[in-house]
Amino acid sequence: MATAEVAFPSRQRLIGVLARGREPQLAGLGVLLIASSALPLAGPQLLRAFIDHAAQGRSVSFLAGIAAAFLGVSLAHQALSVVVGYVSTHLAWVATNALREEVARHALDLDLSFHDGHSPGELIERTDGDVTALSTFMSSFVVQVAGSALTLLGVLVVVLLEDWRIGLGMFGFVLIAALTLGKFRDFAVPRATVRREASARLFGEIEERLTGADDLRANGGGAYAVRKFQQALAFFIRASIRASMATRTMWVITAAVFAVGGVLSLAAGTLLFQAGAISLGTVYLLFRYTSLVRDPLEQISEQQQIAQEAIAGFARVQQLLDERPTVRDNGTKTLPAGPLSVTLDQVSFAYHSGTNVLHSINLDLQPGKVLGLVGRTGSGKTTLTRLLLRLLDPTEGAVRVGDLDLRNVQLESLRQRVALVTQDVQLFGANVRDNLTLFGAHRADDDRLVELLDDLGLGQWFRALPDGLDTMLGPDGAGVSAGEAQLVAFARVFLRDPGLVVLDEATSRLDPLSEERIERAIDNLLDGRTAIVIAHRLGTLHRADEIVVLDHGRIVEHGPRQALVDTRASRFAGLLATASGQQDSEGVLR
Ligand SMILES: Nc1ncnc2c1ncn2[C@@H]1O[C@H](COP(=O)(O)OP(=O)(O)OP(=O)(O)O)[C@@H](O)[C@H]1O
Repeated sequence: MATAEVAFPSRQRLIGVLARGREPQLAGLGVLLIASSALPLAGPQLLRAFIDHAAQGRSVSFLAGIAAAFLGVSLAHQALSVVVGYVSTHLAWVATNALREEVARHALDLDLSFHDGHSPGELIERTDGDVTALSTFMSSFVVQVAGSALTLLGVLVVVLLEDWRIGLGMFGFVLIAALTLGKFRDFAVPRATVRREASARLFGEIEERLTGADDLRANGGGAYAVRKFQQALAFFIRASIRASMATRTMWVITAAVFAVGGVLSLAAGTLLFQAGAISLGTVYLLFRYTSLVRDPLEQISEQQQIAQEAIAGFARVQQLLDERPTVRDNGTKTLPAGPLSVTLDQVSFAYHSGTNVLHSINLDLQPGKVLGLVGRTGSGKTTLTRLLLRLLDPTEGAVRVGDLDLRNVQLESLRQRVALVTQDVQLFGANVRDNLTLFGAHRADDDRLVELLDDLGLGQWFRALPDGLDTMLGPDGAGVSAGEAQLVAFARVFLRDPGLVVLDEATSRLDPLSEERIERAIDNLLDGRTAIVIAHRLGTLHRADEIVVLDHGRIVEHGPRQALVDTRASRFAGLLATASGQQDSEGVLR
C-alpha cells in the first residue's frame, strides 16, 4: 500500500513545477498588473480637471485635450487588461500543464495496490479537475484579486491625500461594504453548492438509468426509474430557484450598499464644496472613486470560492504526490538472456485487508518449462502472476527470476524479459503500428511487423485493412474481433522476445476457430521460453510440463502433468474428471 510515512517534499515539488524557470514572466506579469491597476485611478483625476477647467471657462480646445487624454487612458486600460489576461492565462496554463504532466507521470508510476484503491475517474479528477481549479486560480484569482486589491488600495491612498476626513470615511465605507458582501456571499454560496450537487446527482442518475436501460426494461423497472428521475429533477429545480434567488438578493443588496455610498460621498463632497474646502471637480472625483471601489470589492468577494476550490485542489494534488510507489525501481541488475528460471521462496502476500491470500509458497521452475497453474476462483492465481511481473512485491519471502531477486532487477529489464498476456487486451485508438509497438516502446521495422502478423495468422486480416500499418484501430477505426485483439497482444509479446511468458486466461473468451489460431500462436510463442499458463479450460493445458494446483493461496499439488493425469487420486486428475463430468466439452473448470 502506498504510504506517506516518509516525509516527501511534495509541496516544494508542486510549487517548483508551477514556478521554476518562470520567474521572469511572473515578474513581468507583476509589472503589467501594477500598471493596469493604476490606470483606472487616472480617469477621475482627468474628469476633475475637465470639470474645474470648464467651470473656469477654459477654451474648448484645452478641454478637448483633457477629453482626449481621458479617452487615451480608458483605451490604454482596456488594452492592458487584455494583455494582462492573456499573459496570466498563458502562464497559468503552461505552469499547470507541467503539473498535469507531473501528476499523470506520478500516478502511472504508482503501483497496482494504489490503482486498486483509486478509480480512473478519481485520477482524472486529480490530474484534470483539481489542476484546472489551480489554473483558474492562477489566471483569474491572482490577476483579479491582486489587481482589485491594488486598485482599492490606490483609491484609498489617493482619497486620503485629497482630504483625510473623506479618506477615513471612504475607508470605513469599504470596510462596511466588504463585511456586508462577505455576509451575503456566505448566504448565497451554500445555495449555489447545493444546486451543483443537485445537478451532479441528476446527471449521475440519468447516466446510470441509461446505462442500465436494458435491465430496467427487461425487469419492468421503467416506472420506478422515471419516478426517481422526477424526484431528482424536482430537487434540482428547487435548488436552482433557491440559488438564483440568493444571487439576485445579493445583487440588490450590493447595489443598495453602493447607492448609499454614492449618496454619502456626494453629501460629504457637497458640504466641503460649500465650505470652500474642495472644488466641484473634486466632488465628482470623490463620487467616481466611491463607485470605483465596487468592482474590486465584488471581485475579491466572488473570487473567494475559486480560492477555496484551488486550495482544496492544491491539497489533493499534494496528497497524490505524497503517495509513494511500494514497488520501487531501485534494482540495478538486468535479467539474463534466454529462457528464465522461476523460484518462489516462502512467498506470502496480503492485499490492504492484511489477510494473506498467498501462504508460504515454494516453487521451482526450470528454464524453458511450461507450468500450468490451476485452482478455483479466488485461489490466488492472478495474484501470483502479479508478483512475477512485480506489479506487487511479496509481503514475505522472495520471488526470483533468472536466479535474481526481482527487487534487485531494473524494472525496465523486467518489463522487457517478462511478458503477460491476459484476456483483457487493451487496444488503443491509434494505428496498427503503434498498437503493436506500444507507441514505439518496442522497436521493429515495418517488414518485421508484417512478417509477425503473417506468422500469427493475421495476414489476411491485415491485408484487408485500408491503410496497412497506418490503419487506425479502436472505436473510430477498423474493427477488431476478440480473437484478433488477442493475436495483436501476442504480437506485442513477440516483439520483446521475453524469457518468461505469463498467460492469464488468455484464450478463455474465444470461439473454437479463433482459439485454434491462437493455440498455434501460443505454441510458437512458448517455443524456447519459460511459461506459466493459467487456464480455466483444463483442455488448454496440454502443453504444460508441470501442473501446480492452488487452493486458498496454498500449493496443494505440484508435479509433472502426465504423472498427475495418470494418478487417479491426484487433485488435477480429479479436476479433469469433474470438468468432463460437468459435460463441458471445452473442459471448463467451474
Ligand atoms: N486488488 C485486490 N484487493 C484485495 N483483495 C484482492 C484483490 N485482488 C484479489 N484479491 C483477493 O485475493 C484472493 C485471490 O484472488 P486472485 O484474483 O489472485 O484469484 P484467482 O485465482 O486469480 O481468481 P480468478 O480465477 O477468479 O481470477 C481473492 O480472495 C481475492 O478476493
